[in-house]
Amino acid sequence: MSTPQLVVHHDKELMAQAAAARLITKIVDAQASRGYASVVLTGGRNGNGLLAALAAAPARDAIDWGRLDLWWGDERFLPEGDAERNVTQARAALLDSVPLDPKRVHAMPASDGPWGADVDAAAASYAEELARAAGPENHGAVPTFDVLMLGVGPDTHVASLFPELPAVRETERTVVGVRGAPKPPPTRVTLTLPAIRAAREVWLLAAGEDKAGAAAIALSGAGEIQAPAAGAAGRARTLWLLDAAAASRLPRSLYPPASP
Ligand SMILES: O=C1O[C@H](COP(=O)(O)O)[C@@H](O)[C@H](O)[C@H]1O
Repeated sequence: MSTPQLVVHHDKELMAQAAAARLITKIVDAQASRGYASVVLTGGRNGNGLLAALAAAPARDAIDWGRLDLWWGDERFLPEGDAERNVTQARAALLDSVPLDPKRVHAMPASDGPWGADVDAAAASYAEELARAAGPENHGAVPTFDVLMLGVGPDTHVASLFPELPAVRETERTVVGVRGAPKPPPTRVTLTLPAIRAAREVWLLAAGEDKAGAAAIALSGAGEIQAPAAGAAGRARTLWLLDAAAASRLPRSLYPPASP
């Protein structure tokens, strides 16, 4: 796993704009070198802030939207179109205003979909969808995501991996159902840590004073069962994108970086 790198921006608006610019460059570069790009979206305030900033960025037109695969790190297990679903919020923030190929938009299942209220069956079907998209070099589990984004919750949760719940202990499956999440709604679908760690780059987004404790804990050597954000890492790069408020409780050894 790669060692976390930190980038701290002045405020959450600047963080969202800078992260959006960074994402545009990543997507354009991947499309130039491989023909397509693969990105995993996150829900939550910071994830939606980034998508809104991307929607407002003139450089968004540099992306070939028809050659972009979108996946989700987690979903609130609610009916299709529910305002609390991460995909509904992502559509409102960005997806409805760009020419994506619908076949490449891989939303997680809804609670009124083919599996009804069976969240485990819904999770298994998403795992199969990921496996179908994986190439031989991916060992049949998940495709290689260029960038996987995760909003960090105030309790250090990422995706729907909450401290101490069974999902964060999963070592085999790539997608699991979650029951009893401390943040509503209690039933969710989530990528597991092994799936997250298959990504080339993992970006953790944390803006606001309420994220300061979580960032400090996760970056200070906490265990991933107690602090799931501590276990999120990319194969090539792990990037924490913070604003000054979220960085305000980091140990001085981490931020600001020591000068030579
Ligand atoms: O419920 C969720 O929360 C986290 C973090 O959200 P935030 O609003 O505190 O930034 C998010 O990453 C996750 O995708 C979402 O389902």
